[in-house]
Amino acid sequence: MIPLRLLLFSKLPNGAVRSIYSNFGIQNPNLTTTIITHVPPPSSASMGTKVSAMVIDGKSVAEDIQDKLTVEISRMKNKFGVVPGLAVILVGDRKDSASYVHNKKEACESVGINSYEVCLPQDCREEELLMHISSFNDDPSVHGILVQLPLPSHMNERNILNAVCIEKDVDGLHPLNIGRLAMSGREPLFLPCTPKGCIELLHRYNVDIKGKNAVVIGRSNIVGMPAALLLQREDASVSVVHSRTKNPEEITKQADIIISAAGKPNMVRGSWIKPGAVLIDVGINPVEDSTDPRGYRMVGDICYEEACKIASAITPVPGGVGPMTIAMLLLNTVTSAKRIHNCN
Ligand SMILES: Nc1nc(=O)c2c([nH]1)NC[C@@H]1CN(c3ccc(C(=O)N[C@@H](CCC(=O)O)C(=O)O)cc3)C=[N+]21
Ligand SMILES: [Mg+2]
Repeated sequence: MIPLRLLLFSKLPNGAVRSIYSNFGIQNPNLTTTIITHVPPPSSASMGTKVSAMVIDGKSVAEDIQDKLTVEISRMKNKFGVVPGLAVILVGDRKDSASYVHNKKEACESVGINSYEVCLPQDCREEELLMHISSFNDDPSVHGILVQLPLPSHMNERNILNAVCIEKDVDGLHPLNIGRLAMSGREPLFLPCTPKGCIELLHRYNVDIKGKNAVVIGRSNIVGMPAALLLQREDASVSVVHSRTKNPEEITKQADIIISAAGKPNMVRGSWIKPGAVLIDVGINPVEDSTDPRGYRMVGDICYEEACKIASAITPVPGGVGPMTIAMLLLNTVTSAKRIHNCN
């Protein structure tokens, strides 16, 4: 039995909303059941000024998931002698990629997943990368393989993603897994981490998806396209807008739910948003900031200051979808290890 846990979010970052959030733990790794009760905001917050959107706290949801994974992993180790392993391959020296890979490695350590990291030079040959993938495919201590994207332009992304065996495709980006995601009645072995994290946030915050108008901004293989497929599986009516869409704001203005993965800082303005909409911002765009020790800070695709006055709920950047992507990667790795070793 997993103990019932209560988390009290007495003061959210915007200070306006209190929510009591009771979690019944992970029963099925693909489906977590959560009940959230929204307590009305204190009256002072609603006097005169507009009440701002609830902040969807991806960071604390991710921490909650990772806490449960830590317990589960130690159980697997004690009962079956199985320790989940994740291999991460990084090609080239993009600073953002190196930083995400670092975050993934730290997260593995914190929950007890063994992580194996391979860093290859920017000018590495495709054959060499394929060789590493192939040896991880054959390595029984590895249950998940992630090739950090984007790859250098001389490499063929399709070839590379194809080479990961589908049983270890914890990124959910192998064409067979994506193909299954697109077909009703077929189940992928893994769901892509970022879209899965977005849907998980909607579930955790009790957002109805069925029958709602959902708009996905962006059509990338890694986020936009699988997010649109997942939303359809949740019975949303889905529109996809992208760089060639004429007047995207006319479409987003109809949306009950927006998942934005455009990669353009502050692109979604207040005027694009229907009052009461739920906003999931996948964008992590670096903008120069001399007051930050790194010299830059991350902003989303959605203009937060405008949007939080109109939406009913919104994910912050950072602290929203990013940490959930990592939590879903860890969850997929644990699911994979259980499936491979038949431990339950
Ligand atoms: N094969 C592959 N799988 C991926 O899942 C994948 C990828 N390639 N390429 C790049 C994107 C991006 N991505 C992120 C992971 C963690 C944060 C993250 O930790 N974000 C934190 C910190 C952000 C910061 O300030 O640096 C936050 O949003 O709070 C963000 C983004 C995974 N991706
Ligand atoms: Mg696009």
